[in-house]
Amino acid sequence: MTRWENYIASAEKIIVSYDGSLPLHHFLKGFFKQHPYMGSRDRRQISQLVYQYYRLGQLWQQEKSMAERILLGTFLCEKESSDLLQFFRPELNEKVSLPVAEKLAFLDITETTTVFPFTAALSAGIDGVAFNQSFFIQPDLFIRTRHNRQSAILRQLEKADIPYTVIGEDTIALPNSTKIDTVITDKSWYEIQDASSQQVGALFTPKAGELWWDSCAASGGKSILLLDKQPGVKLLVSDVRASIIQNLHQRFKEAGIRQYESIVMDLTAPVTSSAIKDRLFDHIILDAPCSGSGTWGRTPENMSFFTEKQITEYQQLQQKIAANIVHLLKPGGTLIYITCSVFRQENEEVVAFLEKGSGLKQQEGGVIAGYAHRADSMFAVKLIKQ
Ligand SMILES: C[S@@+](CC[C@H](N)C(=O)[O-])C[C@H]1O[C@@H](n2cnc3c(N)ncnc32)[C@H](O)[C@@H]1O
Repeated sequence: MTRWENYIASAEKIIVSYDGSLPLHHFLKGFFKQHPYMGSRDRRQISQLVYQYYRLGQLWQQEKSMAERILLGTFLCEKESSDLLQFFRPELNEKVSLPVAEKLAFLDITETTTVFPFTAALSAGIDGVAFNQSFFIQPDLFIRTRHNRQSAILRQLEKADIPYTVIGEDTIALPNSTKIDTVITDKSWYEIQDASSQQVGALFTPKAGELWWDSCAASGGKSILLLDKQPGVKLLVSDVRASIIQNLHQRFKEAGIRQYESIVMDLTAPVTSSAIKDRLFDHIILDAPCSGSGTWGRTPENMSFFTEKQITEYQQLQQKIAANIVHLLKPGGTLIYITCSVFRQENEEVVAFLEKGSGLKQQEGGVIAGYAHRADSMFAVKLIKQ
């Protein structure tokens, strides 16, 4: 067998044995541990083939063999000529540097909404065709620069010969594989944060002394964004998982943040904690647990394993959590509802539920179409309590 035939055979072996229960990158790590004879170049190339296969989503799922789909995935996702493609399909390799739309046309694909399995369930602000095509392009890595360190960071990137694009005053796009922590060693200079996630900050207009609650804080990405805008807010963070609040403590420490309260709490149950129940908040951030479908450009395997039923389950979870927290908002205060989902049921429908049942009114916000610039897609809305 040639090296290229071996690569395809290994990719097929992985795809056949992968059942979606672990994130693909964890599964690949385990697979390569069991096959230690593969060198780092082999591992990289095989992983790439597997990812590019999953980037096809539902495209040609019924009509073509797995090996053929692996090659077509490579053709659609690669931008530069590849020895593997040249070996198997030189006629495709010749056209590999064309734009995705032209490559699809070359393959006689006119219906470009057949990659993403749930196109009919998309939020109104998502362009179905562009969103489907975005899966062939790997999203970038984004950093948010802090404390006016952008120019110093750009100098370090240039010194290390790392290509970058400046997206805004505090936002830099980098190639996905960049090991930024080896280039910028002071972690307080920047946060790794997707461009769309950074854009959510436009809905934060904090004033010193206000009481804010980041109710599903995870490791605190939104909270750090908030405090960078206004260090004088009084912040409470909570999450259902103790381990994740531990991560938050570590991340806050590295970011130089010391003044905050934290609590571990399951918000599917009514709030009974004395740290919260007798207080009223000026603003609550609900960055809700969700399908994460707006981030599947980074984890395309989800397109093969997520089921439609799960959308409804997430919607129910979001509504339950929202219903348990809105009464803790002051009249005139705001709820900032956020998901990294592209599904109407998790986005507009939850907002409609809140407007109908909780006396809230949408003020601003909506879909953040990150797929248009190699970022995640999100939904973020500010609702005011009447
Ligand atoms: C989308 S993440 C939040 C991301 C975070 N705000 C950030 O910017 O990095 C959603 C979080 O909700 C938490 N969560 C899930 N179910 C919950 C529940 N029942 N009560 C409270 N938090 C919950 C998860 O542990 C997860 O950390």
